[in-house]
Amino acid sequence: MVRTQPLVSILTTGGTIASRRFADGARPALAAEELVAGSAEAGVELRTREVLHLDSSSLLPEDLDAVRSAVVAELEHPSVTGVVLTHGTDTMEETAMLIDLMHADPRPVIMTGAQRPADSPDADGPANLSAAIAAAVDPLSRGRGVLIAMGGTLVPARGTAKFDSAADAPFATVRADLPRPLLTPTSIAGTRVDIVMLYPGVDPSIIGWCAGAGASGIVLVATGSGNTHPRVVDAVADAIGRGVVVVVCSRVPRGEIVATYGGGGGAVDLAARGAIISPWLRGPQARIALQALLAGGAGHADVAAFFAAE
Ligand SMILES: NC(=O)C[C@H](N)C(=O)O
Repeated sequence: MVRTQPLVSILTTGGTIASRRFADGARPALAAEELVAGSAEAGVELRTREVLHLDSSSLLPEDLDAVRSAVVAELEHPSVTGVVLTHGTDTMEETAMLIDLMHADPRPVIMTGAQRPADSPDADGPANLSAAIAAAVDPLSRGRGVLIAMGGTLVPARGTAKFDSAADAPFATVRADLPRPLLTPTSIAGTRVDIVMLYPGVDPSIIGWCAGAGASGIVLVATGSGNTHPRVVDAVADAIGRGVVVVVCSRVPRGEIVATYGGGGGAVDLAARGAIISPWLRGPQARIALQALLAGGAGHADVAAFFAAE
């Protein structure tokens, strides 16, 4: 049979878009069919599958692998025009990054969610889902990797973070035209990468503790343009000496990170000890990239080349 309508696969994972409010708090409660009911776009055929039924703040690395595998499985069908992935917004930037890192197919993957539960009088999920379906069949979405459709905006996955805890359009991108270096598909579960936030008075032994607990990578969320206290630099040098790959990004939400400061605790000092500067990606997405790189067998030079290309 010759297909005349575009076909969109909708994969659901939970999140607020699938949630109802209960006396003990909101939680995912809508079955995939209920979530999608009423969102049928004229002239678009939909097929729906529930992958997970979780708040995105409770996802584990194996869940992210499962979601990415489900997207890959849908795209194995040549008749699929694009994939829509409904997901909680809390960690959407991480799942979006993981899929985008390994998504060489030109067909779009559009992620969407909601800020208000499905039983709210002003639920935003249905409009977001409709926008995501429309984006999935739009030829202009092709070749752009993973996109996030929320509150009337459509932003690329790479470089994006949840910038607003309440706005209808919570996601913003640190730089809209970031390049998309791709990685060989791999699972990330089993590869530990920690994030350490740096602040005045931070105990440098946290770095050694992460290494001792089995981290093969650490992402430092440093102050300003990648700076910290000289004692933290010493602890980072120790961890690098133990084979840990360390990436430095910034607590500041916007702007390029360029190693500028020395004095023992600056990004110049961190880089001199072997830490890798992430010029654009912030903590959560830099962490996913490092986890995927290390899980795929990358060494220090590969990680440095990846972040230099971002
Ligand atoms: N707006 C949301 O979806 C938040 C929810 N806690 C989640 O990430 O699953």
